[in-house]
Amino acid sequence: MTAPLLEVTGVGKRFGSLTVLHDVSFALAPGEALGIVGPNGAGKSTLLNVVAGTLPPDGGRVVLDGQDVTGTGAAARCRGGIGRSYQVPRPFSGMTVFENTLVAASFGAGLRSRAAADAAFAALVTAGLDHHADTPAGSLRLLDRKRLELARALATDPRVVLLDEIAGGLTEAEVPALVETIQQLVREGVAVVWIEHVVHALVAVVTRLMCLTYGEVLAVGEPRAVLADPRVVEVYLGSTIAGDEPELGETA
Ligand SMILES: Nc1ncnc2c1ncn2[C@@H]1O[C@H](COP(=O)(O)OP(=O)(O)OP(=O)(O)O)[C@@H](O)[C@H]1O
Repeated sequence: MTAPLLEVTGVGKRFGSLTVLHDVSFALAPGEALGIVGPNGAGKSTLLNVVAGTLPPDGGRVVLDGQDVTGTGAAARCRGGIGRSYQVPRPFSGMTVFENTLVAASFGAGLRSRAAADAAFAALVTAGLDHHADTPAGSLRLLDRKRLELARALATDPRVVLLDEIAGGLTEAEVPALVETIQQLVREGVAVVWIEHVVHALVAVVTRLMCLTYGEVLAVGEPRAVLADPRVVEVYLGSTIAGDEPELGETA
């Protein structure tokens, strides 16, 4: 078995008296993809924040390529190879798509001049956004803003990519192209952790699925087995929270 690239062990997180994560563990090898589902407020984004280093955990460890990075911040983790996209894209809207990606390559990956420009353009090509390189980011439609989120994560030359609802809000017709891009990353050996309510997109990519509820791992394993688990059906797939219910349609 390939040695894990990312190991998250026994992570806990509280906000005041609210326990948001309790003893969450998983490990990922290069080229593995883990999907995370769960109801609103289950702690999914908080888990990504702990892995990315934007939030310190109250317990547990995050180990990247054998190095304990639990005590390091987001900038160090980014340079160490953890890239992420955010649930709500917030590009620098007055800058072009290329300039936004260049900022990620320069300040995220610490690259300079020509190397930063090359990394930024390569990320745009991978994300399928190079034809919009000179477009102001503020004028992009949602699919392209999502692609820019992905490109900004890729410009940091990550070995692990954390995706937070990158397919959220897209039309059914727009999802397959994004799925194909993420499948390509996985084929290239990038490890992916992907939170998503568009469940059919997740299932097309991930080899393992974890369902979180109230900050605890309710089920983890082969995606279709997890989705068929009666406890997952009860707490997640049966959920009817307006605007954020899981989407189970088919991805070609
Ligand atoms: N900075 C914070 N301070 C206090 N409470 C927070 C903070 N961030 C998140 N929470 C709370 O932690 C819980 C988990 O939030 P989180 O965003 O991780 O859930 P989620 O599973 O990602 O939900 P969603 O699917 O709606 O994005 C929620 O109750 C949320 O209100």
